[in-house]
Amino acid sequence: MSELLPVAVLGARGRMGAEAVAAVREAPDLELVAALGSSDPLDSLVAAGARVVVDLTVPEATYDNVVFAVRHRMHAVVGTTGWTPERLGKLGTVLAGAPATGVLIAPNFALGSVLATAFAATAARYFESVEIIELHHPDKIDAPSGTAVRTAQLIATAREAAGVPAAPDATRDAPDGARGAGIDGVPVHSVRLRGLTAHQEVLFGSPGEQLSLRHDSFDRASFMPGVLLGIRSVAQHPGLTVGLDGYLDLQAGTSS
Ligand SMILES: NC(=O)C1=CN([C@@H]2O[C@H](COP(=O)(O)OP(=O)(O)OC[C@H]3O[C@@H](n4cnc5c(N)ncnc54)[C@H](O)[C@@H]3O)[C@@H](O)[C@H]2O)C=CC1
Ligand SMILES: O=C(O)C1=N[C@H](C(=O)O)C[C@H](O)C1
Repeated sequence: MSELLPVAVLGARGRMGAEAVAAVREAPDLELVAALGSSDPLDSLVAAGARVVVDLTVPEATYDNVVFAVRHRMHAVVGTTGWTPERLGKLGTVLAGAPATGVLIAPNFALGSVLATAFAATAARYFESVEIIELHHPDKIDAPSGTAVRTAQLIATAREAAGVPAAPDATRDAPDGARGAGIDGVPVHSVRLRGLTAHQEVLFGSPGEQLSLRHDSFDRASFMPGVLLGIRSVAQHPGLTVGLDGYLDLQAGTSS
């Protein structure tokens, strides 16, 4: 029988962390060796012999957690939001000193969401207008969601590469926030509503037609296959990967 892969979960008592702890415990090929909360020292990851660290904490903590993991040659699977281009750049420098170590930063682990974002990037060049509405539970501390930021960035990149002009918007007079947050030029509107989990709709418009790409996570169970895929695959992907799509062959629909 092959050895179990030793896994640690950071943020283990949070909404996502608790779900991830249960998923790792249930996986026959994984062993949960540490489940850390905000007051637990990171040194215990070393003592526990973790090979993969799953970070589901808060934007203020995630960078230091991942740098600690990389410096100790542990792979990291990260669902936490707050990864700015500056932080990603700094992490890249740290990773250059540990070339065999892999870090996956996944704004969304739900396969349907990953596909919806990829479809949005494909559609982006063909429509005159685009806006994103993301809808989440009201206990979420960040806005816009990491998924919406990533989707907006990919849409903006695709439109720029195709030479699509900025979407027309004749608004002259509006209170702050009325047109959402402009992420790389894409308006993103954030809804926080009790009863919701995690939802996103990308609206594309051209004269006489609209395309809506909507994804709904009704339960955090939707994220667990992606978390497990990340844990099992991260060692085969040294360096930094942003987006679970980096581990999927979306053309053929298989994992790599
Ligand atoms: N990538 C994805 O598919 C998903 C990502 N998320 C993201 O994951 C993060 C966590 O979300 P939730 O579980 O809903 O939040 P939460 O607030 O329920 O859990 C966060 C937990 O992290 C703990 N924590 C804070 N600092 C820590 C530290 N230094 N070390 C260890 N634990 C620490 C907190 O005490 C709390 O228990 C957020 O950034 C959220 O946006 C959430 C759902 C899916
Ligand atoms: O906080 C959440 O709940 C979620 N956070 C991630 C994000 O900000 O995109 C992923 C998902 O939307 C759920």
